[in-house]
Amino acid sequence: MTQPPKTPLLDKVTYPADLRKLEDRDLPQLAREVRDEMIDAVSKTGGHLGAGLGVVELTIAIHNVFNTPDDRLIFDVGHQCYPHKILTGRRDRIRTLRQEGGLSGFTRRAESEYDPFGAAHSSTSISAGLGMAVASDLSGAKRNVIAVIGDGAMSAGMAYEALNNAGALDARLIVILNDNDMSIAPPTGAMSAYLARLASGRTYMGMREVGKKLTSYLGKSVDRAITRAVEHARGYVTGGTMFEEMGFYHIGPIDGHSFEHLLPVLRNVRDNAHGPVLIHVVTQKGKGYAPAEAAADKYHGVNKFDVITGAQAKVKPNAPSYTAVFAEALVQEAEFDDKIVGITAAMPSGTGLDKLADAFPSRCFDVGIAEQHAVTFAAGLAAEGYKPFTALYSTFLQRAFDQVVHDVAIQGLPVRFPIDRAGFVGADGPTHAGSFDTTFLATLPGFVVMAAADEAELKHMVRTAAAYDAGPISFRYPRGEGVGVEMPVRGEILQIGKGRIVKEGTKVALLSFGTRLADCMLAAEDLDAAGLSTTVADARFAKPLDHDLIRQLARHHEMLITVEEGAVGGFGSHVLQFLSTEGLLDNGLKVRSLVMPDLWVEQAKPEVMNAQAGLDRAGIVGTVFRALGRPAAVGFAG
Ligand SMILES: Cc1ncc(C[n+]2csc(CCOP(=O)(O)OP(=O)(O)O)c2C)c(N)n1
Ligand SMILES: CC(=O)[C@@H](O)[C@H](O)COP(=O)(O)O
Ligand SMILES: [Mg+2]
Repeated sequence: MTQPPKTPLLDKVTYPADLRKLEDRDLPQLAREVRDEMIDAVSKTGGHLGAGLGVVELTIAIHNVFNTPDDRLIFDVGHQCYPHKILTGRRDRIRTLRQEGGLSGFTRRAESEYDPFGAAHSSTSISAGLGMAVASDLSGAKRNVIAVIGDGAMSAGMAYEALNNAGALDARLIVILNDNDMSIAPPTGAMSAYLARLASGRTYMGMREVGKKLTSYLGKSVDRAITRAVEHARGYVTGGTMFEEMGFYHIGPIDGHSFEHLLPVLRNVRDNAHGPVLIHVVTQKGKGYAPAEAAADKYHGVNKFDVITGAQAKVKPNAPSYTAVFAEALVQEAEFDDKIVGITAAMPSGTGLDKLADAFPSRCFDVGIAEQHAVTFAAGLAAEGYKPFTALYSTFLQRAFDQVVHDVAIQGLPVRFPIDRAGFVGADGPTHAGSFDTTFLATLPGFVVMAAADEAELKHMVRTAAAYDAGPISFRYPRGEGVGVEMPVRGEILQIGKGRIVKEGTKVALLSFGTRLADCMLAAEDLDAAGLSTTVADARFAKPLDHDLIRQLARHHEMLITVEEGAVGGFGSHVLQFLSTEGLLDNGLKVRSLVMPDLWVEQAKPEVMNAQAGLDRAGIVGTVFRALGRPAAVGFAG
């Protein structure tokens, strides 16, 4: 166990006001100590490392120059906010990061006045910053608003909607583009290439130096019309950048690790800028920690690790991860069917589509952080007879709901939606929980909505989705490893809308949708032991519902309990709707629908989150006893 780093300068800095008392010449030392502190903390907690290492100097410079928290500082995504948290009164809790009751891994309004806006989903910072800048102008507060956005986050359409509006509003907004030429994976798209050109153009940097001085001088003494005219003229010389064409003063690119670059530019902008400004800084993801700098992913997200060697703790899985099972099954199906293509929105490794890209490079597309585009891009492919597997995390699919409705479902296009990270995700907390996909997909006419109960079922669902061409189809599965069931050599095609009975009984029926099946089987053991013979069924489909199965369960049991790791309005709601429509509630059938709570559940271990939600063995048993009016059975919690 390494000793905590010695941080004599950082020990004097709790808040930015303390930081502003330091001499500029002390800031490089402070940066070294913040880096050491962050590396030590994350080695013990795990979390997002590379992004934060890349913005240590930038974060210090912003807090040095601007009067935070009155000046508003917004981080896009927020995964790079650990240095910011260390410098804004949360150093003492930094080793509670992403743990139950601890600090969030992202910026949170509820956590600190230095976090004026929560984040975690990408590309929201310019919009939020513009809102705050306009509020400042309207209220006369005249505060500075700074939005720090990465090059990856600049691949999302929402960023351009905000730039477009900011340029037109001429609001006093400072956008700092943190260009480290990385997303989670290397960035994709034309924007990335454009930024690379900007960052590498030596003449451009030469002229920019002149431009910078010109802007700063003119910014002081003449009104903006002349400044803009000169800037515009200069633009013809160097070729106005896209940002300038959108109404921003574009300053840079400058070295985002150099206080000699950062401090004068930020002070100049603070004192002279009038309208929207974009400062292009070039940084290195993972900066200052050799194992991160050397890693392909720059240690974007890490487990606990050894600080000396950088070796990450190996979690010994009992079963393959759902993501790996999905990826392997998809590659297998793609070998049989050249119409199968994969689409990811900047999450190739997270979704496992990197495996499809390795096997079939021409049939896998990383569209950048652009989920809306991903869905409609898939719809275009499906319209031409291809079988697009648009693999998105449940939480990120939320961003593309209208594209799912308007471009896929209404047209009945056979787009396949592998939905990863369905249910509680644990350390990433409420912003990443996969709660709503069943709720918003199973309401759509013509959609087939499945949930895998275990890794074998997932393999069957990949095969079923590959074979199903009658319309859109989705299948959801959680973060983490499977339950360790025997795997089929190849998936079987499931009969659409048909669930299965996995355990017979006569009194209580547990109807599971998804991976809560394992807890239902354990709960059935307890209920049997208490004399309540229990049937367990795996619904497999939320849409179309297996009406025969539900009728059978309703007619031959005193109680029916649906269990799903999803929000209200999902599988259980559809079952209740069917029971009521069919009059199956008229004879006193007791029904309970177990779902995720109507709360934003803070980060914890997924098993703790499921227990707190009553979606585990004890919770299911407790629900049955309470429904029967019996005291909680001895030895059963819940
Ligand atoms: C809407 C959305 N899609 C995907 C993600 C997953 N994600 C988190 S960080 C990241 C890459 C961000 O790249 P960049 O903005 O360049 O920041 P960097 O990590 O390079 O500092 C992605 C894709 C997300 N947070 N939000
Ligand atoms: C910041 C972000 O959105 C991603 O890095 C996300 O945290 C990845 O989640 P997984 O760790 O479940 O892949
Ligand atoms: Mg980046």
